[in-house]
Amino acid sequence: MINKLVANIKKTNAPIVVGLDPMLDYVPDQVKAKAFAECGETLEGAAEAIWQFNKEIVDKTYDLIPAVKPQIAMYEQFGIPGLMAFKKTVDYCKEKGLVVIGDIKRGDIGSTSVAYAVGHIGKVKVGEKSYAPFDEDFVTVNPYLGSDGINPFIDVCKEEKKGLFILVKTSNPSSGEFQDLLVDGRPLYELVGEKVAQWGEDCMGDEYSYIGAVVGATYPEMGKVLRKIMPKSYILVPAYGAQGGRGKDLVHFFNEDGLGAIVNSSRGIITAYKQEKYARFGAEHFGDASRAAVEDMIADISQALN
Ligand SMILES: O=c1ccn([C@@H]2O[C@H](COP(=O)(O)O)[C@@H](O)[C@H]2O)c(=O)[nH]1
Repeated sequence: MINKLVANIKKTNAPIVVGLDPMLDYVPDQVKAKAFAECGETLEGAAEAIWQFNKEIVDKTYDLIPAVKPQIAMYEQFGIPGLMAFKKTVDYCKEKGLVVIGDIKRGDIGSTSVAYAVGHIGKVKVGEKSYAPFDEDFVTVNPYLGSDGINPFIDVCKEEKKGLFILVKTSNPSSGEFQDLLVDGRPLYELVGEKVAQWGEDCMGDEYSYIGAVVGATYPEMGKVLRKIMPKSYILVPAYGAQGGRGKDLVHFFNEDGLGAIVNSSRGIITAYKQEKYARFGAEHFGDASRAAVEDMIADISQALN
């Protein structure tokens, strides 16, 4: 799957990910009204509304982008109907040729990680048959439990040709509370980065490893160091846009070949129609507003890289 991600990035010339993180408040009234009329003002109605919202954004942007990143929390808040909307979103994006990164941030003791890995990127056996329950292409994983929490995900990746993005330095303000602590004089995130590089060594695609890392756009200096520590790992860079990341902060997350990083924006794209800059589109044309925001993001990053 890393080869498909790299191929999609080269084809679109856009190292970006659209984050499909639908809160109900982001969904325009006309979409909600239709969904509630069909399914009731219920969890089912909310799930239908977020699915229709996602579909319009995907329809309006899929030709410009290589990948999407649905954040599972936004779907889980609507219970089982929400998870069904998550699955529909994953399947639809794959039909459109997009690589799907499930932002699930899982990781547990080994036996439990096996179940997470099988459920999200692998296959589960039921009687004589095997099923791929969620079937994302990549998932995000939390390394706090160490190798035995990560190895089951790596094993499934090897079998299924899928991939991981392991949290190394997260974008949030308090990420340093633990991640920056010095261990033998070195920040913990660097040691985790070294481990990601090591895990990735025998998981190579054609050019890059399918074991990647998450490093927030809000920490460009750390991104620069981590880029060197993990030369063959793709870096998923969240926090562009709504959290303050800009193209000019991102240059050092990339390798000399212009590859190696993929930048996510969620609210910046999916709520574009609410932003002054794109207000001309109005709520009726929210998909077109998202498309304009994607075009601007691509231009901003290209300008910074060239
Ligand atoms: O360090 C991290 C890891 C993950 N995220 C996730 O990315 C998106 C960011 O959303 P925006 O609306 O573009 O701020 C969201 O799903 C987070 O859970 C992150 O922000 N930082």
